[in-house]
Amino acid sequence: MNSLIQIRRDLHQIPELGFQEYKTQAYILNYLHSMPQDRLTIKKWKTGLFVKVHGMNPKKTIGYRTDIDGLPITEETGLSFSSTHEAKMHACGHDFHMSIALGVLTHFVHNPIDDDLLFIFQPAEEGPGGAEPMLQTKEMQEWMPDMIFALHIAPEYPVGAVAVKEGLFFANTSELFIDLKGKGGHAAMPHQTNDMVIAACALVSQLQTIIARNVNPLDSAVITIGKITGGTVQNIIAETARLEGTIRTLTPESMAKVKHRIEAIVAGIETGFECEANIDYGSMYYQVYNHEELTREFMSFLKEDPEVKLIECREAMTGEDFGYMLKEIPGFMFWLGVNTPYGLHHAKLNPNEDAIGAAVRIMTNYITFKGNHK
Ligand SMILES: CC(=O)N[C@@H](CCC[C@H](N)C(=O)O)C(=O)O
Repeated sequence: MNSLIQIRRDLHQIPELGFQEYKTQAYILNYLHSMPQDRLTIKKWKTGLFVKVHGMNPKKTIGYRTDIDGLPITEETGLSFSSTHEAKMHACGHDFHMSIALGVLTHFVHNPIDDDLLFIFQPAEEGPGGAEPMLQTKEMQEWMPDMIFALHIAPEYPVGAVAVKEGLFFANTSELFIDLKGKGGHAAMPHQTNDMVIAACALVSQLQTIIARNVNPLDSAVITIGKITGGTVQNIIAETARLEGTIRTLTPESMAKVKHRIEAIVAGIETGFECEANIDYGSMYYQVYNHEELTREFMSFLKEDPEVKLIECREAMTGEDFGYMLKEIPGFMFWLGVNTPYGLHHAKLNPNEDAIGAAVRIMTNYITFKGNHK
């Protein structure tokens, strides 16, 4: 079996949540230490890594970033190399992202180019976010790339296809946690209580009116409540309830407006249901905005490659803290087709592994083109 596919399968078996990626970091380090070391400088940062591949005559540094964390999902693929970590899964393709990054890195260890390369193995993309704190590190300040690239697997596109656009690519995100506290009591005596299950249901419905009635229909936003908890048992009226969700918008201004409306609606729930509410916005990610000139150049480069299917796609409401890196450093992110019926964050996600080799070829060719001086 191709060694990158073996790496992907090994990593697939050990998914770890944000800032707990100890085994993942150790696995990557072990792999890096198995290579010739003369061109490598490796620095650990929390559970992540910075890896510099020194060029032969460097005038600039080209960055390549992969995320490394998994999700709190119980895998249902039935694969022989399924997750061995209970209730954790690489269901967003970060196992693919890592093996592709290692494939590209390995190529340049053996086939150095003029410029330096900085590979960033970033923890906690799914939350609470590793990109922003990594940008603040002294390693990053010292090795700041002149340009930076990343990819994300896309189940809906053909294997190895590249889907991309210049400008806005992924949304602004904010997590959303709302705690409600009322008065519990006997299930048969609702008049003596303030039922937080009823309040939570009303709140979920009212939150959707923000999308329907406060956001310009020609703009876009999403509020998803992914989890509701509340109450204790079937015949006790719930004293507390908690909603957990996420907000997506196409501009930071729209995010501020949506939050303002959430706060107004939650205040209304407090009054209407005579309860107390607390809102916590958790972690927030800045939009992914692809550098126009570099993205156009990348697309022109791919158009010359008969093996690549290039798709000019629309922006998506997904979020990515790589957006913080693109705010500081010119570069882009693109979708890599992995043609599989189940979507991202699904327990049955099973991307086609042929995409790994295709992506390594695309990125080594492009980085060679960018990093060799004419
Ligand atoms: C590509 C992808 O799926 N990214 C995640 C990022 C999550 C950010 C944060 N935890 C949130 O939920 O707002 C996504 O869900 O889009």
